Amino acid sequence: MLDLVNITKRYGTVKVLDGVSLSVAAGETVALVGESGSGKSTLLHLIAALDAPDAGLIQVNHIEITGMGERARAEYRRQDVALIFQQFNLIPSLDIAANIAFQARLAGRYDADWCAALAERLGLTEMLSRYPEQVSGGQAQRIAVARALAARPKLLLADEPTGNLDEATGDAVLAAMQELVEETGSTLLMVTHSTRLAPRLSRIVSLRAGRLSE
Ligand SMILES: Nc1ncnc2c1ncn2[C@@H]1O[C@H](COP(=O)(O)OP(=O)(O)OP(=O)(O)O)[C@@H](O)[C@H]1O
Repeated sequence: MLDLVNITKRYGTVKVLDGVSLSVAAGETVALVGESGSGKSTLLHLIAALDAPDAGLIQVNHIEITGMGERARAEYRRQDVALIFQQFNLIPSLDIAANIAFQARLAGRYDADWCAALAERLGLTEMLSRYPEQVSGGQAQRIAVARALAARPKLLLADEPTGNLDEATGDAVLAAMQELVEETGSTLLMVTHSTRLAPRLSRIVSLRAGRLSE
């Protein structure tokens, strides 16, 4: 469902990605590991079409996103892909319920029952009428997970989604996320530094010196 072919990306003179290829089947859950600065976030941004590679192809469900115009890219970002960022990017002026519903509404797939179920499973029910400034970092992270899953994305890209959580909470959030990803039939690509969490996914790929290995 996701195919990367020979992706190259440089920032100035630094080649961050140097011929990265990867094929991920629908429903797989993949851990993306690698040292700090190895290009993991860069790779997620390229797959989310937030940035473009210098060379190479990215296909999602056999549709090439690298050659798309701006409108098609925006439609792809709205409909097919969801990103959980390291900094959550919650919308300060919206309450938690509206934050969770946000991407699903944009995609035209808002489902109140599913949003309520996500809030319940991620332990957010008590805080739906609060605002982002009134929740903790760990809660904000769980809200970002709920928001990403609310739209039932085909492809879920997560940048260290449990990085701010203590071990027990991180484990619980990952377990809930995996169950929900399976229920929605999404494909998950998750950056993690955790050698404890990575093996829980179906596959681990490692980025090093611009190259990817299994
Ligand atoms: N917009 C940019 N302009 C210039 N250099 C950049 C830019 N974005 C990233 N880089 C550089 O590219 C390299 C890869 O960064 P990236 O954030 O993808 O790494 P990462 O593996 O996600 O790191 P971390 O685990 O620390 O989050 C780093 O050396 C970074 O400084």
